[in-house]
Amino acid sequence: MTHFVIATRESRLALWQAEHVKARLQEQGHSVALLGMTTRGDQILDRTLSKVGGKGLFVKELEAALEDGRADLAVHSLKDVPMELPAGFALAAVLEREDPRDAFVSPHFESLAALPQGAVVGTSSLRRTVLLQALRPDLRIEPLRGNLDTRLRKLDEGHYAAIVLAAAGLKRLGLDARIRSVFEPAQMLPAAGQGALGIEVRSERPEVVAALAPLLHRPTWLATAAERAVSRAMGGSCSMPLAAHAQWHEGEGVLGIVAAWGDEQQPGRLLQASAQAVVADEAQAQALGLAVADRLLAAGARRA
Ligand SMILES: NCc1[nH]cc(CCC(=O)O)c1CC(=O)O
Repeated sequence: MTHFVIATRESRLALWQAEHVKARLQEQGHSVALLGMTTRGDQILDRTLSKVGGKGLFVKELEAALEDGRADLAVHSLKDVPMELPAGFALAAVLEREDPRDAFVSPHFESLAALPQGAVVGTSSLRRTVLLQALRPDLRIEPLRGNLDTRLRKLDEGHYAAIVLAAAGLKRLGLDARIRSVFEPAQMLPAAGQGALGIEVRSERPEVVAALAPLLHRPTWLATAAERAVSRAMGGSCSMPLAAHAQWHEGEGVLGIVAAWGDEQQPGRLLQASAQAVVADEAQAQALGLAVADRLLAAGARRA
């Protein structure tokens, strides 16, 4: 048995996720404490994240706590973890994925199709913006930042007809009732890693990596490795109009992946590519992701 300290952001979702990992480690016989931290990404709410340094803003402070030994592991939404970690850090485990889909949330309308012409939809995600524009060019997309509770509050205050959020976050917080409909991946392709949790450690701590091994969910790890390889090949920026989603074909060891890239300079122009392969290890998963990124680039997508 070992004592571990988990560094976490302090939003309700981040704390739920850290508590989840804490419980899983306790099941393994370890004792665990949480170290809550506020990150720059949590403080800056008035600007689009891509303009102030990207989603890496959510992980830097947690990495500082790992580096100086205040914490042993950091729990992140995998979607928010940069494709390239700084030297000395590693992704030690990826846990079983929750629902990877996006959810349509609205007080008055049951689905995207039910929205009136020109309705205002809130999102600050470039991916959601380009996908929404391709589905409904008439909609007005307005920025929406903040943690889940803040975004739901702004919706309830009447600033938007609807907003789009990850189903996983809503389900984890018991807010399923807010989901009016879910988007199937074919309609609104999720972000790389959406719905999965990633655990970051210092690479020189093999004993921490070993303790996390029982939490690693291999099918999710390989699927998200393929998704993250697409993103890395496209320039690695999380603030890119890029979607990538991999799914296992039941029982065949075959991983299929679909990626989409939206052209911000030509709203409504959406490029899509797909690939599938037998995948048995991380290298094969990454090769699959690279293949689909090459197809996007060949079709005219631009690296960030
Ligand atoms: N970008 C913020 C973020 N990071 C992870 C989630 C949801 C949980 C997940 O995808 O694992 C969210 C909220 C959202 O996109 O609605």
